[in-house]
Amino acid sequence: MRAAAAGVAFIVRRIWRVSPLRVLSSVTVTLLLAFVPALQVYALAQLVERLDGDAGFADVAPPLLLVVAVIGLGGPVRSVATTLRTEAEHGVAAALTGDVMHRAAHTSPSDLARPETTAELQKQQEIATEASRSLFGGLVSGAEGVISTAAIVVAVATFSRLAGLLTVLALIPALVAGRLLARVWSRYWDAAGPPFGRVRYLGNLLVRQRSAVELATLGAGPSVADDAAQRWDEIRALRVALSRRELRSDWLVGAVTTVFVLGALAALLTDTGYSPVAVAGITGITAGAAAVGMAGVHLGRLLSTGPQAAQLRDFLASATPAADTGRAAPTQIDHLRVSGLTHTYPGRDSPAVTGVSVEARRGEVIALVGANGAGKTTALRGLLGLLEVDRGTVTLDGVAPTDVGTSAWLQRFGTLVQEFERYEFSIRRNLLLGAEGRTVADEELWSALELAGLAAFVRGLPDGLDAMLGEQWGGTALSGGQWQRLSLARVAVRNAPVWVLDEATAAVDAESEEAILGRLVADRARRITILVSHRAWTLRDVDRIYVLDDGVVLEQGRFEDLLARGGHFARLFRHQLGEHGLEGS
Ligand SMILES: Nc1ncnc2c1ncn2[C@@H]1O[C@H](COP(=O)(O)OP(=O)(O)OP(=O)(O)O)[C@@H](O)[C@H]1O
Repeated sequence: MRAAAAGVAFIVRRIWRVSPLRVLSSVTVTLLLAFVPALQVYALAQLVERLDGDAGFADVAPPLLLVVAVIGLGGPVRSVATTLRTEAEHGVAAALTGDVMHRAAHTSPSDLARPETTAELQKQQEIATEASRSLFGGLVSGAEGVISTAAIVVAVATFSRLAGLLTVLALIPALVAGRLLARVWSRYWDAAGPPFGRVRYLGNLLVRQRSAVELATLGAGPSVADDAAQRWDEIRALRVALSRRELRSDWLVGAVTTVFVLGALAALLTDTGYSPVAVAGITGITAGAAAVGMAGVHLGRLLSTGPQAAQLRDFLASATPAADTGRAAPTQIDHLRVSGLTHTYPGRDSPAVTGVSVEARRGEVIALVGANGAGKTTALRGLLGLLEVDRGTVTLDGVAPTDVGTSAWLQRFGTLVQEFERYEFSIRRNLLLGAEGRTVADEELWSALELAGLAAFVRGLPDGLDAMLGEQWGGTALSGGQWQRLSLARVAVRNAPVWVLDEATAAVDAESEEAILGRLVADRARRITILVSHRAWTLRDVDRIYVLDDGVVLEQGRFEDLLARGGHFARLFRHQLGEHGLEGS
C-alpha cells in the first residue's frame, strides 16, 4: 500500500512538472464530471416532486432543463476530459522514457556489460511508457469514481440514510478485489517480462535492415517469426489465465455488489414509503453502483501499478556506480602493467583467463594472440575495467581503475571492439563520438580518416564529413571494411594515450590493412598500442607478442623469436606462414 502511494506521488509530481496546465484542467473537468450523477438525482427528484396533476410546463421546466443539460453536455465534457487526460499521460510517458534513457546513458560501461543491467533498463523503460500512463489515468478516474460515489451517497441519503450507507458499503468488495488483483497483475508482469523481451528482440531481427536481409538470404525469417509467435503464445496463455481470474473476481464483486444494491433499494423504498420520489433515489443507487465499480477498478489499478512506479522512482534516483574523482585523464601514459589477471565468468567452472601478466611502455606496440576462445578479449575487458576480476591488478603509471572511477579510467583508452556498432549518423558525428565535449578541428578529422585509409572515400562524397550514413535515413551505405575503418578513425580522433584494437582491421582488404598497420606503427611514439590479431603478418613489427592458450600466457617475445622457438605461436600460425616463415614477406 505504501509502495503504491509512493509510486502515485512520484507520477503526480513528475506529470505536474511536465504539464501543470493540462493536469489542472484534466483534474478539474474530471472532478466536475464526478458530480453529474448526483446532479441527475437532484434534478430527477425535483422533477418528480413537481409532477402532479396540476403542473404546467413552466413548473417542470427548470428541473427538466437541468436533466437535459446534464445528459446533453455530459458526453462532450467527458471527451474533453479524456483528451486532456490522454495528452497529460503521453507527456508523462515521454518525460519518464527520457529519464530512463538518460539514466541508461549515464550507466557505467562495466555495469552495462552485465546482462542484468540491460534487462533492468528494458524493464524500467516498459514501466516508464506503460505503467506511468495507466497510473495517471487510474488516479483521475479513481478520484472521479470516489467523488462520484460520495456525492451520490449524499444525494441518496436525503431519501434514506440506510440506502446511502449500503451504497457506500458496496465499495468494499470492489476494493478488496482490486487489492487481490494487484498481486495477480504483479506476478503476471514478472512472468511475462522475459517472453516480452524475447519477442521484442526477435521482432527487431525481422525488421532491422541488416539482420532482416541476412535472415531472408538464409531463408530463416519464417522460423524466427515462428519462434516469436511461440513467445506470443506464452504471453497469451499468461494473459488468458489473468483474464480468467479477473473474470471470476468481477462476477464475485458483481454478486456481492448486487446484494448491497438490493439492500439499498429495499431501504429506500421502505424509508420513502413507496412514494414516486423514490425514482430519483433508485437512479442514484444504480448510478452509485456504476461509480463504485469505476472507483474499485481504478483504485485496484493504482494498487497494482503504483509499486512499479515506485520501483521506477528508486531506479531513477539510484546513483550511477563508480563515481569519479573528477581528475582530468592524463594525455600521456608511460607504463601499463597488468599483473596476474584471473577472471571466471558467472556460471563457468574454470577461469577464462588465469594469471595473465602484460606490460607495455609508451611507444610500444604489443599484441595478444591465441586461438578463438583463448581469452584475449577477456584480458582486454579486464584491462579496461569492464570485468570484476577474481584476482590481479591493472595500473597505468601506478594508478588503478578503483583510484579514479570507471569513466575517468576509460578516458585513458581509445578502443575498437570486435563487435563494433555501425552508427547511422553523419561521418562527422561518428568521428566525434569518442571526443564529446572537445573542440576538434576538421584537419584532425581528416588526418584520422587518412590513418584509417578512408579519407579518399569521404572526399568523394558530395557532403564530405557531413554525409549521412545508412540507407534507411536516405544516407550513404558503407561496406563492412569501410565501417571498420571509420571505427578506427574514431579511435584516432579520441586521441587517448592507450589504444586497444581488437581485430581492428579484420574486415579490411590485405593491401589496405598493410598500409593502415604501417601508419599505426609509424605513429606509435605518443601512445601505448595493444593489438589483437589472427593474421600472422600483422605481428611482424610488434614489440612484444603475448601468446595465450586456454586463458594462460604460454609464450611472449618478438615475432621472429617466437617463430624460431617452434612452440605454440609457431604451431598457431603454421598454416598462414608456410614452411619457412611468412610467405611473400
Ligand atoms: N560473457 C561471457 N560469459 C561466459 N563466458 C564467456 C563470456 N565471454 C567469453 N566467455 C568465454 O571465455 C572464454 C574466452 O573468451 P574470449 O572472448 O576472451 O576469447 P578470445 O580469445 O577473445 O576469442 P576470439 O578469438 O574468438 O575473439 C571462452 O571460452 C568464452 O566462451
